[in-house]
Parts: sequence; C-alpha cells; structure tokens
Amino acid sequence: MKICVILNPAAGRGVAGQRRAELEAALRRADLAYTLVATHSRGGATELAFQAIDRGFDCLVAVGGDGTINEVVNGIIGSRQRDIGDAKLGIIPLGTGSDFVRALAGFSDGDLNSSVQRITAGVTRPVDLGQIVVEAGNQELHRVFINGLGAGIDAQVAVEVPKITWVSGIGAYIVASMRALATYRPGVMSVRYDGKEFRRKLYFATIGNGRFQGGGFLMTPSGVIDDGLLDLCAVQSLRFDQVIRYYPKLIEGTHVNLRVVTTAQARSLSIASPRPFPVATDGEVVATDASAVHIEVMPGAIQLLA
Ligand SMILES: Nc1ncnc2c1ncn2[C@@H]1O[C@H](COP(=O)(O)OP(=O)(O)OP(=O)(O)O)[C@@H](O)[C@H]1O
Repeated sequence: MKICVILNPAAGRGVAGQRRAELEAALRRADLAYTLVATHSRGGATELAFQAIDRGFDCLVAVGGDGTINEVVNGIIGSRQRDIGDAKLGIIPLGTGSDFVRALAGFSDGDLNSSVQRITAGVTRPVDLGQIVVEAGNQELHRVFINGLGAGIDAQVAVEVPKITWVSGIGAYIVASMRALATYRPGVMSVRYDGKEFRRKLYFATIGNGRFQGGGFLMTPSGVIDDGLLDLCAVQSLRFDQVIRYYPKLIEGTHVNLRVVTTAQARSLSIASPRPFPVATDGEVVATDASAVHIEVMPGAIQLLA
C-alpha cells in the first residue's frame, strides 16, 4: 500500500494542525511508510487527493473532520471516474462534529493510535456513498457525500457558521442555529423517493448514509452505511414552540415518531422547490440557491480501512 496522509490543519478548530507532530510520531511508531501533505485552503483536500492518486498512491488517509473526509472521497471518486486511478480511504478523525465516524465501531475522534493501527491492519470494508446533482441557477453541480446531505434550514446553519467570527467553537453553531431559525423561510418542497412523492412546506429534508449529523444529532437512526440505501428525514415547517419541544428529540433520534416527521429508505431521491434553498453535504455548503437536488446511492462505492 502506498499511503498518502492528507491533513487539514484547520479541522477541529485548528486542533488537527496543532497535533501534527503527535500524528507523525504515531505513524512512525507504527512503522508506516507514508507521505504527508497538508491542505492550504477550502476544497484543497480534493485537489491533493487527485494529485496523490495520479502519482500512484493507492491509500489516502483523511485527517480532519467530515468536510475533509468528504473532499478526499470526492477526489477518489473523481479520479476513478476519469480513469486516473483508484484508492482506499483511511480516516484519522480530528474534527469538530466528526459525525461519520460516530456510526463506526471502534472509531473515536482524536484517538490517533487506534486510527493508525486500523491503517496498519489494512482491513477494508465497502461503504455506500451518495451521488448528487444539484441544480442551482444555470449550473449543475456534481458531488458525492459519505455521511449525509441537508436541504433547507439544516444547510442554512452551515451557511451561517462561517459568518460568525465573534464566537468560536460550539457557540458559533448555537448562534448560527438561532440565526437560521430567525431568518429561514420554509418553502414548499417536493420530495420523491423510489417512485413515491409528497409535497409539503418543509423546514428541511435530510438524507443520511450514516446516522448522525449536525455534530451528534441522531438524525437518521436507521442509517446503515453499507445497506445500499439512503435514509430520508423530512421535517415539516414548525411553530417556534414546536421547535423548542422537538429539538431535544433529535439527540436520541425519537423525532422520527413525530407526526411532523416523514422518514423513508430509498435508493434514489430528489428534492425540489420553486423557492431557492441551501444544500450542504457532510456539513459543507454546496449551494445556497438550489432549485433541485437529485440523489442516488452508490452501493459499496468506497473501500474504507475500518
Ligand atoms: N488549510 C486550510 N485552511 C482553512 N480551511 C481549510 C483548510 N483546509 C481545509 N479547510 C476547510 O476546513 C473546513 C473544515 O474542515 P472539516 O469539516 O474537516 O473540520 P471540522 O469542521 O472541524 O469537522 P466536522 O465537519 O467533523 O465538524 C472545510 O470546509 C475545509 O474545506
């Protein structure tokens, strides 16, 4: 295995960068031959993944949070589709939310030694991905996600977070959620999945491959990352008092029993609205003015060192 470690020093609010020396010591202790590259900007991990695969690396290790994993996975799938090469995915989770690894047994955010051991062991398992086409303005955006997609107010939170510079960390997410709640105007959305359809005023429609989103919310409790299916959780437009009452249910996943919530499992889904809506994948904003997003499962599309 020719290993390229792709580190996002900004992940985990800079903790990933601060732990670089510790990470390299763990990799050396494990006697792993590797090349480490660090990202320099947003989206940088996708480009670094392309370059690594082009240079013959067949194992890419994403060091960071869900956004970094997402960028590396997009690099792997993009390279495969363009016949440049292919690679397995390793993960060393050093993120803020690290929602994807929450669904994986044995993974623990910040635990460098056990993450490195998993890469040394070299055992892989196939994991599903979601392939998306977003229609926004005159553009069609193509991406894949590994953990989940948000359309509506949950994506609006991802839009608001970077604007809040006067509070850091989790505080920024709380303020961003408040702002999104205060400003987001839910529109009528049409949701189609495997031949069924409903049209309703929605707060958001979330698609989960994994189970957790938004930094630990059990959004799609039936999500299984290798079942060949994606899980839908669509929440109707709510009154403020309902938001307050229902919000805690997201932590345990009991929101799925509410009448205002529609859940389903499907291989292919689409979300459309005459009112432009934001879309985020794996916590990163893809578009702020989408009119439609089409989502298709890619069963077992990536080999994860697990
Ligand atoms: N060198 C860099 N400087 C600033 N931002 C970067 C850099 N490299 C990558 N990024 C961006 O950092 C953002 C956050 O990365 P990531 O999602 O991995 O960490 P996180 O937000 O702490 O974790 P999580 O998504 O699990 O909560 C991504 O949008 C990514 O594109």
